[in-house]
Amino acid sequence: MNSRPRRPQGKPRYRRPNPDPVRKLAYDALRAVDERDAYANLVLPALLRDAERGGDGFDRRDAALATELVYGTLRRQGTYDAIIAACVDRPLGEVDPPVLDVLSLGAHQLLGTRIPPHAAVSATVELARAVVGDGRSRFVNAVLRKIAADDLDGWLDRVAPPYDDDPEDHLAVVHSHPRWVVSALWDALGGGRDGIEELLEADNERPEVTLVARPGRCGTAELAAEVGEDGVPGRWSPYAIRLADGGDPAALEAVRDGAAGVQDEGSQLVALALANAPLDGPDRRWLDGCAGPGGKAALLAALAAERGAGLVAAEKQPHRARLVARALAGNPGPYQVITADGTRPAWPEGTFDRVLMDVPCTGLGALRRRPEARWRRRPEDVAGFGPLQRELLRTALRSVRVGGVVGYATCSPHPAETRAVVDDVLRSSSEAAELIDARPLLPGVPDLGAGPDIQLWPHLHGTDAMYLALLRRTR
Ligand SMILES: C[S@@+](CC[C@H](N)C(=O)[O-])C[C@H]1O[C@@H](n2cnc3c(N)ncnc32)[C@H](O)[C@@H]1O
Repeated sequence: MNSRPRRPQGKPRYRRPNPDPVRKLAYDALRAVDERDAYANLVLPALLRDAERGGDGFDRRDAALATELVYGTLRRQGTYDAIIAACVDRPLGEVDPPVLDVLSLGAHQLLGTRIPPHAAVSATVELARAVVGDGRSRFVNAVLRKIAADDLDGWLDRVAPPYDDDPEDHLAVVHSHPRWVVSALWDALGGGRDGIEELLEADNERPEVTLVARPGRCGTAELAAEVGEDGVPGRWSPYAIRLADGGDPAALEAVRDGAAGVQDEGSQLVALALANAPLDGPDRRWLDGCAGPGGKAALLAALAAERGAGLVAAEKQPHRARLVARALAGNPGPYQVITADGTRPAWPEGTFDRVLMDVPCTGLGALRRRPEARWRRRPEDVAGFGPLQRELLRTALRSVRVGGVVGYATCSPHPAETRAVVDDVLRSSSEAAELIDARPLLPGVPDLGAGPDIQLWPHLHGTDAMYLALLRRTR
């Protein structure tokens, strides 16, 4: 006779949760970003490496899906928060952060991917059982079923205020940016409806991986040949090769040995414009005053070497100065990397012929790369960077010789970090300077603005929104 105890009728047997490893990894990355202020672009590769080494069959397709889930969820968080808020009966601030992360991950699968709704809901509820418990997984299930009842456009019609009632709030919800960032980018574009929606949407796209073939070390054609059929020539920089299908730059020998690097075309153009600025007299000593991690320094040093000039690359943070040294290793011409505070120059006044000051900034022009950055930045950060940006530009003017050229660059288009800084310094610096028209120095690049400074844009140029003003010291 079978003496095994029988389960009471009607009570389902407890089943241990068995979350899918891709969702679990994506959730772990989101928690790290939320809880420890981790950067997704640092935490995710580490988690992916561990998963791929783990021997559970986690493959490249799993890694691609996990990456899409993490980046997509973070980028679209503003939109998903508005939708989730419409589906729960308490303020979002009262929902436990881990539960909110699970809900956002589910919302992204339902509204931002082609994953079939039933699979999105069941995989996310299974994840919820594992990470927040059975009780709260029922809440997750109920909310996700409400979200699944409509598509993204339907939800946006319901949760975003009409454009005509409140344009900034409308754009903030529809394109998932904080309202103050919408407002700042709009000002930077010059107002009007033109371009703002394209720009906000471009911030939500995955940026292409672009390589730079450092002149004198690697020819662009040579780099293209090594990349193979995935390589597409750059749009603007003669040294750029774009990796159409993403690809793994670290697998390329030219990248491993430093002859090429990963660098957005906007950054390449900034270095090129400074190097192309006309100069009377000697052109031997170049300075990059804010060099870490060294992308622009490596291109500048290679361009300098072609002309028999040398580069000093200064960086305040020792660990970033080490990255600069790594980026410059193997440069064919003379260079020096120093750990130094650019506001207290370790060199005599008027030492350099060309100076780049690529100053610390809010990074509002590189939101495509740092999906969480838009939610971390605060309006007061803009003013916070102002004094250092002005001081570094003043130091740059002091460091360049009379007749020499300074490039003031930011990866933010915010007017308070760009023109306002340049105008203030031009008015108040004891070294006199004049602006040079930077636009003709980048022949063939359209839509650079009204000059004399230039502003690149993700939606117009496919680059980060880099800003560059070129100033010639006149006295
Ligand atoms: C926008 S990043 C420069 C990016 C770099 N040009 C590149 O292309 O790789 C600004 C750098 O300035 C450094 N920095 C901040 N304050 C500085 C100072 N007072 N003097 C020198 N460098 C400073 C930061 O540590 C950071 O590495």
